[in-house]
Amino acid sequence: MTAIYLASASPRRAQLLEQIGIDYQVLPVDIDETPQLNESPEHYVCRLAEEKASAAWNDTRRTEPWPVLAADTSVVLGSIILGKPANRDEGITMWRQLSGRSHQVLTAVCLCVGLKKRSALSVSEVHFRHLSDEEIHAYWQRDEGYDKAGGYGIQGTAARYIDRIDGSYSGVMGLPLHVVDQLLQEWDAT
Ligand SMILES: Cc1cn([C@H]2C[C@H](O)[C@@H](COP(=O)(O)OP(=O)(O)OP(=O)(O)O)O2)c(=O)[nH]c1=O
Repeated sequence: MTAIYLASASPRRAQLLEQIGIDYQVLPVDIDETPQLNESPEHYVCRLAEEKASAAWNDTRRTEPWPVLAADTSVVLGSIILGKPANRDEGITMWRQLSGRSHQVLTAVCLCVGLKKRSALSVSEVHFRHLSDEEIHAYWQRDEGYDKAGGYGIQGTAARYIDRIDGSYSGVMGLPLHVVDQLLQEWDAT
């Protein structure tokens, strides 16, 4: 298998690709992540993953014909999309909303070569036990939650509050590895 471009600035996504031994070069892109009016969470993450992949494919820093892989992760409470908190107060508000209930983590992955794109969506259900305000404030004393959808990282200290997950651990972390493997295998078969 050839190497791929990873259209992402997320250190978690790079770490996850390394975990399954995929050769990659990072090619982060910057796109507008504003949701469209009445856009469903599923449509939103898939659209962003595809836009990130296309932006990287069209980037002049790309010198090899390798496939481009991009992903987007959002935390969803009902129909509310929780992205990355802009500041500590927003993070605390998100944690109060997440406390004592389940939410969904959607991660869309897109593999792109030119106009050919393949996308897939991973949906996981994550349950936080009830959190006291003291626990929420203690978490937000640290720097962990800012660059993460929903303001938490399952791979960090937030794990102590997560009592159930139904879905893909790597998907919650930002890159569902079974989906990546499947997309790459389909690609190799074409
Ligand atoms: C829910 C959750 C999210 N995250 C992270 C994964 C993503 O980096 C981030 C979601 O934001 P994204 O916008 O999907 O990704 P990003 O801006 O970090 O990187 P890029 O667009 O360049 O690919 O949240 C965790 O690390 N752990 C978690 O448990």
